[in-house]
Amino acid sequence: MVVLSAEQVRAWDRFTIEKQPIASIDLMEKAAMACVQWMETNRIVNQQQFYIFCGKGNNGGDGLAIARLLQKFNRPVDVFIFETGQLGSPDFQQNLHRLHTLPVTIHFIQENSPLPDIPESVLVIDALLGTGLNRPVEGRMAALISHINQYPNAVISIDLPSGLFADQSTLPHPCIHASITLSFQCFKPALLVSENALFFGIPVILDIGLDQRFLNSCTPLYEMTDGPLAKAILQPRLAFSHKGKFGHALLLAGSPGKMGAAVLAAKACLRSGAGLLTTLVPELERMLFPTAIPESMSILYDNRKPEEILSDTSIYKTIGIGPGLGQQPQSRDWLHHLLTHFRKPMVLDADALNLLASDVRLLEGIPPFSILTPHPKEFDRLNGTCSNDFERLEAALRMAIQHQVIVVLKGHRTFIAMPGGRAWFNTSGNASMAKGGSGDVLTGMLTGLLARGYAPEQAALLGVYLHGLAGEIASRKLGKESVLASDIIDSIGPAFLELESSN
Ligand SMILES: NC(=O)C1=CN([C@@H]2O[C@H](COP(=O)(O)OP(=O)(O)OC[C@H]3O[C@@H](n4cnc5c(N)ncnc54)[C@H](O)[C@@H]3O)[C@@H](O)[C@H]2O)[C@@H](O)CC1
Ligand SMILES: [K+]
Repeated sequence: MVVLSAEQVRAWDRFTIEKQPIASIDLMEKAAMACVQWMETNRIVNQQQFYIFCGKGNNGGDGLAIARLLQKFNRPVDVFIFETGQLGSPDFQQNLHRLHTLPVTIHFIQENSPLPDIPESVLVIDALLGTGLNRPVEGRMAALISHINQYPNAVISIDLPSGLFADQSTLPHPCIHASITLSFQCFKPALLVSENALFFGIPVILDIGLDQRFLNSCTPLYEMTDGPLAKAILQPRLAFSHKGKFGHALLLAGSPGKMGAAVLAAKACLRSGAGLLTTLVPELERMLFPTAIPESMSILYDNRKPEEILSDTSIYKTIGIGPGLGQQPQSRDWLHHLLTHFRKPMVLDADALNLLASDVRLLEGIPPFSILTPHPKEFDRLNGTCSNDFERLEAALRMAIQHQVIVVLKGHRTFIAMPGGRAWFNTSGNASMAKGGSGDVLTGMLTGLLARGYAPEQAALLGVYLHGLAGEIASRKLGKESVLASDIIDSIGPAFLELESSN
């Protein structure tokens, strides 16, 4: 699925109107019908009384058409039109005209009229502003939005919560707090970033039949991963293969007191298909590590220089570096050693990124097509502080292009920025994964997929998707509160199976 800017969505509307062709009022009708159908399917239409707040643009036009369709369910519908003193858009006017003969109460919110009380039984539909927002909300409109927000009533926003910029930061300006946002045809970036979570609530994308041919000539702002994309990347594990065929991974992770991170990453690496794994283990931990994961070989390291311990890295297909590593000088020496001797794509996470942040010249030395997996704070340390989520997405993409690396910016919708300038939001996963250790699992999985022979961009897309799917599978069994990182690892196999057998 594509993620488009407000401008691109408007162009898609125009393309559909011209090329299908369809009258714009009929397209509005389709949009309104899609909303009401969704409300019917989700049993919202039968239970409520409706207050529909409308602006005078086409978003308000949608609201008026929805009012007309909802009154057929014999529920009280009140429409509140935010009066600007200007004529509404032509489709707004036509829908207002269509509404006049029907049993819908129409109120006009004038400059000085009091704002309406919202009784408990009311479901609010917000059709004040959509993709036509061209400046931050202020004045009377801001007062109305704050007024609606102060009530506990459920709010369904049409297309976008009013006040939300589709493709730039809205903070600190006012915006409706929707419970559900019914948005048309595709995601807009604003519905994917965590700083807006309070505004959009649960986002639902409704197909309103915009003409698919538009996408042949449009370069989407971003894209979204999904099952079919991940499945298309999957490679069968061929019969007559042996362990050497699936790549030997090296892992530099863990430090005294933090060996759990190394164990999680190592297990996830092997569960993701690597043929062999060697882990660099601090001498002090020589007893614990092999017991925790006998499938991994170990190289013990002490205070000697890294080159005295591991001079030849050529047998390894890839290296995963960072989880639980710590930032002591010894870790820095190892990171430096591996970055200067190993030139194939590797995976860098956690303390590897923190060490890079303290010496950004090291960034230049990262092998092309390596995968960096920062969470937002790690990213900001590396890049410089970003003041909002949109700035961070753009900075991640710039970093990917400038350093020819893949940046996996972790979050509820993990963002995967590619060296060629394309970027994806991931769709799998849930809140059960917001726990210590799940990042270590991701590092292990990506390392495993690289070792297994996946090209780096494919490893990133597949790995991030599978990691989320494994979290979903674990939470189906255990509930979102109780999933541990080890449960995600146990679900990597089932995630592969679920993906293989999906349509
Ligand atoms: N034919 C089409 O183009 C379709 C449009 N659709 C709907 O139309 C919407 C876009 O409609 P419009 O382009 O008319 O735009 P909107 O209805 O989102 O808003 C337009 C009006 O709001 C004003 N405005 C902008 N920022 C403001 C602010 N901060 N405070 C107060 N007023 C502000 C503008 O000056 C303009 O008059 C979509 O979000 C969607 O809901 C759907 O009906 C699908 C089809
Ligand atoms: K809206």
